[in-house]
Amino acid sequence: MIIDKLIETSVAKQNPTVIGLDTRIEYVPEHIKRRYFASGIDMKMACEAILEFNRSIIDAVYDIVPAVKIQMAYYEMYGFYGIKCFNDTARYAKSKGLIVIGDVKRNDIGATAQAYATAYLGQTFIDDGVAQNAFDVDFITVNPYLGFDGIKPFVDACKAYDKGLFILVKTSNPSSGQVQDVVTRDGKSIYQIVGQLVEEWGQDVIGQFGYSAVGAVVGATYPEQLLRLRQDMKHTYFLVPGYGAQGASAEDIINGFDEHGLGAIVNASRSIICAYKSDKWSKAFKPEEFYQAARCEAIDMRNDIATAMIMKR
Ligand SMILES: O=C(O)c1cc(=O)[nH]c(=O)n1[C@@H]1O[C@H](COP(=O)(O)O)[C@@H](O)[C@H]1O
Repeated sequence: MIIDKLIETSVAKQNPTVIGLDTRIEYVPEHIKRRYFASGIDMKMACEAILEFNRSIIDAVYDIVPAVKIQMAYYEMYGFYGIKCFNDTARYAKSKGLIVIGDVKRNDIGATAQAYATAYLGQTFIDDGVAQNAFDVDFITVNPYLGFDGIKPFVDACKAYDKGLFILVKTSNPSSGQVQDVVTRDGKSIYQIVGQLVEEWGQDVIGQFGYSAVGAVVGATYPEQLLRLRQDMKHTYFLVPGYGAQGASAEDIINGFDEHGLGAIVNASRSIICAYKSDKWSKAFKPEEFYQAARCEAIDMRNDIATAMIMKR
């Protein structure tokens, strides 16, 4: 099951992190842009430059991290070429043995959710007996706000095609409490209720480590809620964004892990892919060495989390 593969890969690499390829053309160093833009500055060339940047980051980290998360919004900005770049990035990451999370945050009424599930997790029917994958990802992110009929097609696709989900439960953004922390009449917050539902929705796809292929997104920026959800959601793996650029520390995310050091995979995007521009690394690495800075920052992140885990014991 894909959740077992994610757990096994992060245990083998001793690294419960995922690198986010939220690549903007502004992050691509001049020496790459110059080469692609020599023959014309347009979306196609921008996407080719972004793909080269992504491949270099993947080459630099695939031996130390278990997964990458590719955020679709940064590719949709480039229309047709962006979608191709998303797909080419996903396929390249998979060819390097990485697990790929497509951060697409989809959902709709049941019938439309079914089409999204087909697009990202299943196979698109083309003609008699002919069906093909539109995208090549292992997990996607999903929004739960429409309730179970909007989620069921995704869960069914997980069962049929051995894929996984991370469903938004408590998001990392500053105003997430406006909706998610609202306390209902029975004294529970919306995020706790959604957490309970996610735990139920995933009960038919539990793998050998006791965790479901239906996971949850819980932001690192809310350590108290992370702890409460870890206690309430015994079978749900967490994707934890917010480390690095959004200000959360290793101490903040530690609440997402269980007593065996499993249960969570921590995402960082900008702090890794833009590491070469940071005060921390810009003196050590030239822009041409952006991928080495990314590797160093990925190693620091892994070590930072490992140290926080040891301190917690
Ligand atoms: O689903 C997500 O991945 C997600 C959920 C959430 O609550 N907060 C959050 O930041 N994310 C994503 O995680 C990434 C965070 O990026 P950085 O802040 O650059 O590390 C972005 O791709 C966000 O879209």
